[in-house]
Parts: sequence; structure tokens; C-alpha cells
Amino acid sequence: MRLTRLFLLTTGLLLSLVSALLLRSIWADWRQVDAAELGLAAMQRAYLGMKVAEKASAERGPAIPVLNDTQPADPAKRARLQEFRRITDAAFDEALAALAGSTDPVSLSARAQLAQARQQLDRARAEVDRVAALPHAQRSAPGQRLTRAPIDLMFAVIDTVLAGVTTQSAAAEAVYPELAMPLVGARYAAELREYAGRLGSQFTTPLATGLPLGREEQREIPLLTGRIEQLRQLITLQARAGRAEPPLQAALAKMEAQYFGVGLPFIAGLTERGLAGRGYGMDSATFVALYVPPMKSIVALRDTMFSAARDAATARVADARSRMAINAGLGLAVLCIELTVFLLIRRRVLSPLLRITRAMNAVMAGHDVPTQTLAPVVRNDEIGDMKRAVVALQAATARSRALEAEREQLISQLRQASDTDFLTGLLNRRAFTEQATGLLAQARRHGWPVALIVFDLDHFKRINDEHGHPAGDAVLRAVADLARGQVRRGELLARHGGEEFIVLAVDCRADEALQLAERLRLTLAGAPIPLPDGRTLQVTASFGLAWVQPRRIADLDTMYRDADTGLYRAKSAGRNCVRSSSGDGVMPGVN
Ligand SMILES: Nc1nc2c(ncn2[C@@H]2O[C@H](COP(=O)(O)OP(=O)(O)OP(=O)(O)O)[C@@H](O)[C@H]2O)c(=O)[nH]1
Repeated sequence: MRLTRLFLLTTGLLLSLVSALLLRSIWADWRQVDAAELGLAAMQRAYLGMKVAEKASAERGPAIPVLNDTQPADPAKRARLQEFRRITDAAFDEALAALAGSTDPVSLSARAQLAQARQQLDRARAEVDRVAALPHAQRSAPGQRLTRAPIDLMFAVIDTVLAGVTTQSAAAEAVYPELAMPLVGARYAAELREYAGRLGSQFTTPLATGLPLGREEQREIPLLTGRIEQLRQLITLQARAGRAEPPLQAALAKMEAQYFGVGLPFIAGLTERGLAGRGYGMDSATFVALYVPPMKSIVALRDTMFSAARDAATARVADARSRMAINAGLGLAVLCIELTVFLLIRRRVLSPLLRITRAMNAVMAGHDVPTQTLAPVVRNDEIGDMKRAVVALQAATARSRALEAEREQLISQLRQASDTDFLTGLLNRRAFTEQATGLLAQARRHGWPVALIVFDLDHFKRINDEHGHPAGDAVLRAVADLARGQVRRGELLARHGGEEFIVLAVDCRADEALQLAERLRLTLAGAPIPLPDGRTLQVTASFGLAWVQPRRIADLDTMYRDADTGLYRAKSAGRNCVRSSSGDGVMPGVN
């Protein structure tokens, strides 16, 4: 696998892994925040339920004087009851509004319980109003329990509300097990407040009638007192089980002092008098004024315990939120760092490596490397070293290529020099022999006829003797130029030695060969040649011709011998003429 692909794959995997871990961690944190918020909301709803129980319980206070009122009815008592009813309704409305948007099972059941409690309250109030409207004599008749029944209906309201409080409180405890102590304690305190109220309610009828405690009160009072004592112990246990904070201890001490130190002994004294039939020495209003204030210490304890739980839960929510923010921030930072490292490695290592590899391949293939690929080399790291090495390699390769080209040129010049006659510029004998051998082989393959013409300047020695050797050279050069003008492409012309020249023509018929020789002869004979001293000279040459018919084997040595014989004959025949080996003119079949 290529390194770039491996790197991409590894980085992709790493990024996916980190992203997955990050998402998982954020999801887990978010779940915790969500759970903490749900728990806190349940706690607050439980508190609203406790408030409902408290207010509905408190409503019994002004209901009792109305139920026991003489006729004509006292409008002030009625107005006070209405005011308490309004407060209870407001508490119900607040609790129901808090549950309005929630669709979780706990909230749904709490809402159903609250709605049920409200119906019960409506029935209880209707009963209060109905009984209060009856003639006083009928209500206060000995042995009747008309005023007691509506109060019992109001007890049932509280039972239902407290059941809902327990449901919400349990939901909050499930989220915050460590807050069970203040939560359970607050619930017990709410219950204690209720039972303390109920205990006071036992004196409704006796106070109104002035009669001793009836059988029912005699049975209920010890039961309620026992329950109150039990709740007192449970609250104390809860407070001792956890680390009771100073405000909680203070609230607990206040309750002990006010309710258990004043309220409950007050009830005990009243009970004693009620049992002894000594009269109570107070009316309902005085009773309420004396008994209700100590009960407020129970509500204060409930609120203190609840506040402790709510503050701890709020802190937990804030903790969970900040943990989520920190985790998300850290995760994102890791992701960013990883991405940056990836981009850096890609930019500073992989891309330069790729460019360098391409540059090296180009250098090896002998191509030019684009200058921006390697320059400017300003980096001082390993990639920079590598780039410098490639630049050096490129320079060395360029130098060696230049040397190579120079060498090739020299060789070619040498080859040309070795093939060329230095005086005339024509092929020399060696090059002619080499190239003629190739042409003859080609002619053999194709079955072409071949002609070989050898010509030699006449009385050349005299030219040298009379005009000097340089003049002889000039004549040789002029003859070469004239002959060069008469041969076609594919025909070989060479200086065979001294003042002798040679021409080889393949695929050349006998008449064409003769014409060529004649043309050469006439050209030389008809062209005055200028000498270095300014004079001109007329030269002639004698020609020997050899010709091989088509499909016969043409051999260079044999043909040369024949052409030379023809030349000898031409010289013998008086020069400036063309002869073949076998006689005058060109004779087909020369071999
Ligand atoms: N100037 C000059 N003379 C050359 C060169 N090569 C050969 N010669 C001369 O050419 C002359 C050839 O003379 P011969 O072989 O006697 O022939 P000729 O005088 O041409 O007489 P025929 O061939 O019989 O017509 C000699 O004097 C050589 O010195 C050369 O390169 N330059």
C-alpha cells in the first residue's frame, strides 16, 4: 500500500475513533445533565405537592369556625375561609401548571393524583358549605357528627396529594440517592404537619359543643399522637443518618421546641381536660390561635430540608453541565489538534515527498524539473536536505547530459571527418566502400541493375607541374563540385584516390549509366576551372564504366576491376571518353 494512502486511511480511522469517543462522551454527559434536570424537576414538583398539602391542610383551620358558627353567620369567618380556599386553589394551579408540559409516566400519574385531589377538595368544600348552611341547633345537637364529616373529606384530599408527593419524591431520589435524607425528611415533615393538623381537628366538635371528648376522638387522638411521635423519630433518624447541616439542625431544634415543646403539650392538656369533662376554657378561634403557630416550625423544617436537597441537586445539574462543556471542549481540542497534525504532516512531509519523488523520476528520465518544485530550498529539516540532494543530483545529471551531448557531437564530427575526403569534401574511399557494400546488398535483394563509373583527370601531372600543386588542388576541388552537381540522391560519389573519382548508381539501366558518365564527362570538359592565380584551365577526364544486369550478382571488387579496365581503355583511346571493360561504348552484359 502506498504511504499516502496508508496515511489517509490511518488518519481517517483515528479521526472517526476520536469523533466516536467524543460523541459517546458528550452523549453520556448529556444523559447525565438530562437525568439531573429531570430529577430536579421532580423534586420541585414534589415540593409544590407539599405546598398544596400544606395549604389544603391549612384550609381546615378557617373551615372549622364556619362549620361551628352560630346564626346569623359571621361574614368575617366566611371571608377568612374564602381567602384560605383561594390560597389552596393557587397552590393547586401552580402545581398543575408545573406538570402541564410533562409526558413522563411519573408526571402523568402525579397530575392524575392532583386532579383527583382537587375533585375531592371540591366535594369536601361543598359538604362544608352544605353543613354550614344547616340550622345551628341541628349541627350542634349532642351526639351528631355533622361538622366532622366535611373535615374527614378534607383529610382524604391530603392523603391523595401526599401520595402524589411520594411518587415525585421517589423519582427524584432515584436520580439523587445521596439526597434521600433531606427529601424523605421533607416528606415526613409534610406528613407530620398534616397529622398535627388532624390532631387539632379532633377538637372541632368538642370545642363547638363544649362536651367532653367523644369515643371517636378518644380513639383518634392516641392514634394520631402515636403517628406524630413516629414521624418525629423518623425525621430525627433521617437527620442523623446524613450529615445534618447547621441550618437543618437549627430547624430541627426549633420544631422540637415549638411543636413538641409547646404545641403537643398544649394538646395533651386539652385532651386531659376533655377526658375529665372539665370544659376547655376556650373557643375554636382561641384554639386555632394557640395551636397553629407552633405547627409552623414543622413547615419551616420541611422547607429547610427541601432547600438542602434542591440546592444540592441544582449544584449537581451545574456540575454535570460544566463537565459536559469541559469534555466537549477537550474532545474538540483533541480533534482540532489531530486535524492540524494531519494537515501539517501532509503539507510538510507527504506533499514535498511526492514532489521530490516526481522530480527524481523526471531527473532520471532526463526531463527538466519545474523550478518551483524544488526551489527555494529554505527548510532546515530532513525534507530540506532531501530537496538539496535532489537539486544537486539534478545539476550533476544536467552536467553529465551536457558532457554526453558534447561527446556525441565529437564522435559525429569524427565520424564525418573519417568518412570525408579533406580536400574535396566528397566521401573518401573507405566510406565509399562501406556505403557501396550496403547499396549493393539492397540492389541484390531487389534484383536491380547496378552501374559503377570510375573517372580519372587527364594529364593531371602536367597541371601540377605547370601551375603548381595548389592549382592542382583547386582543380580537384572544382571537379568534385562539378561532379556533385550531376549525381542524384541515392547515387554515391567519392574521391577514390589522387585524381581518380568513382560513382555508384543502383537501379540504373545501362543507357542511364552511359548517360550519366557522358554527362559527367561533358560537364567537366565544358567548364573552365579558375586557378588561384586568376587564370582558368580546361580539364578533361577519362571514364571507365561497369554495369551489372538486373538479377545478377553485383560484386564491388569485380565491378571496380571492370570499370578500371574501361578507364584504361579510355586512356588508351586518347582520353576524354567513356569505355567499358570489354571495348568501346557501354556493352550490356558487362560483368
Ligand atoms: N595537386 C595535387 N596533385 C596530386 C594529388 N594526388 C595526386 N596528384 C598528382 O597527380 C599526378 C598523377 O599523375 P599520373 O598518374 O602520372 O597521371 P596523369 O598525369 O594524370 O596522366 P594520365 O592519367 O595518364 O592522363 C601526380 O603527379 C600526383 O602527384 C593531390 O592531391 N594534389
